[in-house]
Amino acid sequence: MIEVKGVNKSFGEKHVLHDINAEFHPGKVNLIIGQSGQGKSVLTKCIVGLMEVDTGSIHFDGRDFSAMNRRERREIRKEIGMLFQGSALFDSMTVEQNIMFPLDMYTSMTKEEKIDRANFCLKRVNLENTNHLFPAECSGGMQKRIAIARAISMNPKYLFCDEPNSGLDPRTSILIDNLIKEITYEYNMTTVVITHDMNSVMEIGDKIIFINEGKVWWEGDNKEILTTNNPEIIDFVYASKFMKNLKGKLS
Ligand SMILES: Nc1ncnc2c1ncn2[C@@H]1O[C@H](COP(=O)(O)OP(=O)(O)OP(=O)(O)O)[C@@H](O)[C@H]1O
Repeated sequence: MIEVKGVNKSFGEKHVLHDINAEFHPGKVNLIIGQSGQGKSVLTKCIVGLMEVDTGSIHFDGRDFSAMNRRERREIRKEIGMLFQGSALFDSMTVEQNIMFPLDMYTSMTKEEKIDRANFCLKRVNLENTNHLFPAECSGGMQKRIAIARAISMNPKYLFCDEPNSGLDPRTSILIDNLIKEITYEYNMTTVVITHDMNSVMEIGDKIIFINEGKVWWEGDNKEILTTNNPEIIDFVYASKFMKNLKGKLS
């Protein structure tokens, strides 16, 4: 479990995160949603240690990340898989080399062991025999799956996904969502996904945290989000006039 306790973060005069408290449980897809500029990325960066919190703390299965030194944090980072927006594959490396990159950085596995692990991860995302392709030779959906294979290469306890559907067509988005959901359940990972995508919210939102003005404005699941009367949530869920009219007709 990941616990966020009383986190505040400012940039100069700008107070971005206000006393954030949240819990993300294993075996669940936890979503952080909200309008643009409300603090989702800053919160996620604070959780994974890419930014320091001003006050408050982050705990990974009871281990206080905020109080750790660099060496201790490095151990926790080995347990975190990251799926970046836009996939962030290394263009000059093959698919196999991309997936082996975290293993090269963090483990003393032999080359054969690393290739075996890369093959296992590629099989898991249904991309066997693509080892020697370069990212430019792969479609956007394939690149996302390669990035997922890389994110799970270290067998992480925690998986962070930043806008996993950005730039994908609706059908491929659903494939990626389902893959994230399946591996979360299969490996009992604590998965945290930042998204704007309402399809994702409905497909995979076991637990949803809605961030507004840097605060946890609302928490619930993908059923509760459709019935809440919270006006900011209604604005988010039924963003277009068309959807608002549809809601009016249905209720
Ligand atoms: N390094 C930084 N220095 C100063 N301000 C920052 C920095 N990073 C983020 N901010 C500010 O913090 C606020 C929240 O930004 P954040 O990126 O977390 O929003 P977001 O909810 O993730 O938005 P989006 O959905 O558009 O990615 C914004 O006003 C942003 O300008």
